[in-house]
Amino acid sequence: MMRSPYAASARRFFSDTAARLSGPPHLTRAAVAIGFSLAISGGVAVAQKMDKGSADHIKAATSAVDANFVKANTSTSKDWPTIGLDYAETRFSKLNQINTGNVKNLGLKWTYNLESVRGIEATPLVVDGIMYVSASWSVVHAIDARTGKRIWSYDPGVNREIGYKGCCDVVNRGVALYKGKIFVGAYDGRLVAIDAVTGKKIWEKDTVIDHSHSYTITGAPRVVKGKVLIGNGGAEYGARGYLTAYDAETGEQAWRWFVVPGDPSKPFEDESMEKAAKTWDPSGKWWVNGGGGTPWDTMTYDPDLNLVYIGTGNGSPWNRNLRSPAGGDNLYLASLVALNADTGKYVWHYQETPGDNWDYTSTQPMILADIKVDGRPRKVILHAPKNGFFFVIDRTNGKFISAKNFVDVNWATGFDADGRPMEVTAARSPDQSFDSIPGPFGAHNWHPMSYNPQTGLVYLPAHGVPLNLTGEKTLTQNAAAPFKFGATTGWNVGFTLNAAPPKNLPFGRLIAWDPVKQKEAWHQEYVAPWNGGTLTTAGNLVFQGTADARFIAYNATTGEKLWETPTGTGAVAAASTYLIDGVQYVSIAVGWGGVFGITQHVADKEAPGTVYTFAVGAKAPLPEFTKYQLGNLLAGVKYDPKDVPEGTALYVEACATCHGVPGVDKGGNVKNLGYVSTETIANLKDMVFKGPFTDKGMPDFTGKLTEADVVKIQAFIQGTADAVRPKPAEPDKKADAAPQK
Ligand SMILES: O=C(O)c1cc(C(=O)O)c2c(n1)C(=O)C(=O)c1cc(C(=O)O)[nH]c1-2
Ligand SMILES: [Ca+2]
Repeated sequence: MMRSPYAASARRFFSDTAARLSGPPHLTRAAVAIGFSLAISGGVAVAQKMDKGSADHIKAATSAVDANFVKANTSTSKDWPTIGLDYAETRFSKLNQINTGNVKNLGLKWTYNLESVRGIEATPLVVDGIMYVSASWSVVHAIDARTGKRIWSYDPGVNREIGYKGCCDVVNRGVALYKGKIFVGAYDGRLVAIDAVTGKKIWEKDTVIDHSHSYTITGAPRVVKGKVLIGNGGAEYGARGYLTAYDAETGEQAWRWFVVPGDPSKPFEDESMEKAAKTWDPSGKWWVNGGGGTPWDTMTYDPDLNLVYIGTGNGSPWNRNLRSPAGGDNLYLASLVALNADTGKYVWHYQETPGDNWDYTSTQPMILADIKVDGRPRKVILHAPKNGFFFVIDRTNGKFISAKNFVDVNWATGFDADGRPMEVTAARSPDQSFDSIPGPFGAHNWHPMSYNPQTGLVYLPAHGVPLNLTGEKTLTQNAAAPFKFGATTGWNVGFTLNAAPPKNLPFGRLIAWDPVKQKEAWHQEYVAPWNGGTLTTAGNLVFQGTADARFIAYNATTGEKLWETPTGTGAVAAASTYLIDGVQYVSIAVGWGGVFGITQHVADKEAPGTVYTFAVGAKAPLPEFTKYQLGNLLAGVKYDPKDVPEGTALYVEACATCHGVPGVDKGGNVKNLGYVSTETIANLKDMVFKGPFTDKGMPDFTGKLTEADVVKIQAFIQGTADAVRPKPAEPDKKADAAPQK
């Protein structure tokens, strides 16, 4: 069975009441993405009327964007032409008009409604006052950054019923701009080239090699030497990771590099696969599940070394013993890999988590920097993957320089001089459960960090979301169970959720990290995990959005908070900054979501995904926000308690990933079914079979569930709500009762 543990691990954040439930004995795949994002017409561009003058302006501005443009912009930071600002993805802007002295006067210039209620993860690109940003369901918006008015929007028309194919919300981390074209990876695996002026599709390519596996795209493409690079996601559901380069002009495939070896009965694609295969089980067991390694986010490029660097994903399934019982490092999972930018040929790798066992992806955004290590200038990669260690790696040859944990970790005590982790035995116990720290949400996820060469600090959005993993004996039994909704390969992530809540606590923290000293300089603590990516500037500032719906500026040296504004919905993406007519602006696209945000709510407000743009002295009023209303705990749905156990298994498999645990989770950007109306649950089949929300992310379960199944699911939902309902207090006894333990 497939199991996505994310929903249930997230729920540990607010409550450990789950422990009181007889609830899910294990977590199953249930990535059915119900959603309420506004219906935007499929596959079409919606453009405002444009006069010839502005069309000519957009054409001139966007067709100028090529490698020379990006390099020239790196010395001025006038525009924000690529997702991480420059090829090195520093997210350090040289602009200093907005600085520690005047940031307190920052005010709202305009807002733009992204018409989305799912996660917004993209950093806005801006060139000469024209902004491009993507929203949920891979919808792209072109905005006039002078006014905040729409130029066009383009919806690639992803079938809203396939939300379940990804683990972690129907998000998109941004677009690439190159020579007049905008490139977006659609959630269903297509790479689409769009005319930057008109918003019309120019070409599209299906990047998916095998639709029987659960491939998705959530990451931003990068353009390197006229080629558009894109990877994929899916390692929670059985996928083989790879990265493909397409000609930006024609869409023709230029090269492809696989992350892990494929079908052992077929020849290796290249020497790197032959080398990698020696680190996997000789029986070829991994192949059934794809092996994983999906490079679903980070890519950088060093033009001087002609290398493209990618971060690779976790093993599929998670537990190494299920994919490679003989052990082994399982290359190139959880690694930084350097590829030749022209050919895509493997050059070197450094594996941050050998034999990954915990969903410790290395896909977290990396930064290329030139720093002095032991007094010697070094060209390095700065990287903080999920596994909780901050790595400094020589990017000329992949040699390990240092690694230091930036949060508490318990899977390894450190890294030795050769760059191997010193693992804790319990972390791979076959029969004991393990509170893995970090948990599968990582100590750092996709939220981009930034590096300020003036302070020498990296601004790193760190967090902890506890999850208890059971031993694999239970797991092996579960793995043999039939998979009911086998849209894909029917394989699990390889762990089960233990009924015992983890003992460690959740947190969210902005860490200013000194990569030379491998030491924290300062930190800010937040109320919850899952805060935004960061931007840092020559104005000695750090900007970050938060899970509780604020956008904050800090002094980059000291961490002192200098300014903040409410944003209406939790901010997970990173901001960008740029000049228009010589004036500095800061923009951030907010919209609560991503894997933690599907089932968890932190802010007390609610608002659609929105781009906010700020400038010193601007005075536009903030939009109105809705108070987040949870609704009453579900009551009154008739059910037979005998149906609860079977209903539990069905619910966990079909509903839990998006809807969380009824009455325990409080609902994120998808509704929690413990807080909807009695009628909704009493008439659940009307939602489940050809329901009204299929165009918003709710799959049609016709043929997958029966009406009898739905009755059992109703029993689980109402039964769980009843189980968590506070018992009425007994006022008489309470006053002098002995303290409860
Ligand atoms: O293994 C994968 O293929 C894969 C893909 C993705 C994705 O594409 O969003 C995420 C993850 N894993 C993952 O482990 C994870 O924590 C995660 C968080 C998010 C998000 O957008 O919030 N995506 C993903
Ligand atoms: Ca993953």
